[in-house]
Amino acid sequence: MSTLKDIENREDIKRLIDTFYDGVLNDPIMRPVFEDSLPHWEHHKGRVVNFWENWLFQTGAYDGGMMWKHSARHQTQPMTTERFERWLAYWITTVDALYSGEKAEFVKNKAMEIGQILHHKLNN
Ligand code: HEM
Repeated sequence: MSTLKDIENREDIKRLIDTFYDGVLNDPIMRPVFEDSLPHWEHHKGRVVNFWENWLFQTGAYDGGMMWKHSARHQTQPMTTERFERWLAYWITTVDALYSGEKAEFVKNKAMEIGQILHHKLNN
């Protein structure tokens, strides 16, 4: 049986996002996409935490605009199928390394769902 706990609060989401980006930013295929975000990195991470906090706990913390942000960056750093696959692989691996339970399953499934929509909008 798993000894990992589930995602319970904002602190847990922060730990998930930090660990996820440790992997992503060390990946030479992924890092260039985030290069222009590094000057406002803490701000970016805060928005991503808000996004997931809103999905998990309905806090109303996220004010939207994610489709637009991705399509803007896609103009200079194409979000290819390969990048989507890697993004999702880091996400699932990180969630599974840290958490287990209903919320952990939810964030994996939701990322796959949104990832498919984003990929379709950007690459079709
Ligand atoms: C190839 C896959 C992906 C790449 C390379 C990518 C990259 C990025 C980049 C460059 C930004 C903008 C950062 C900034 O504001 O400076 C961003 C924002 C964001 N991404 Fe992604 N992303 C990917 C997939 C996803 C997926 C599947 C989700 C959600 C399930 C997601 C959630 C977000 C959120 C919530 C933001 C913040 C948007 C805002 O500020 O309102 N991303 N992403």
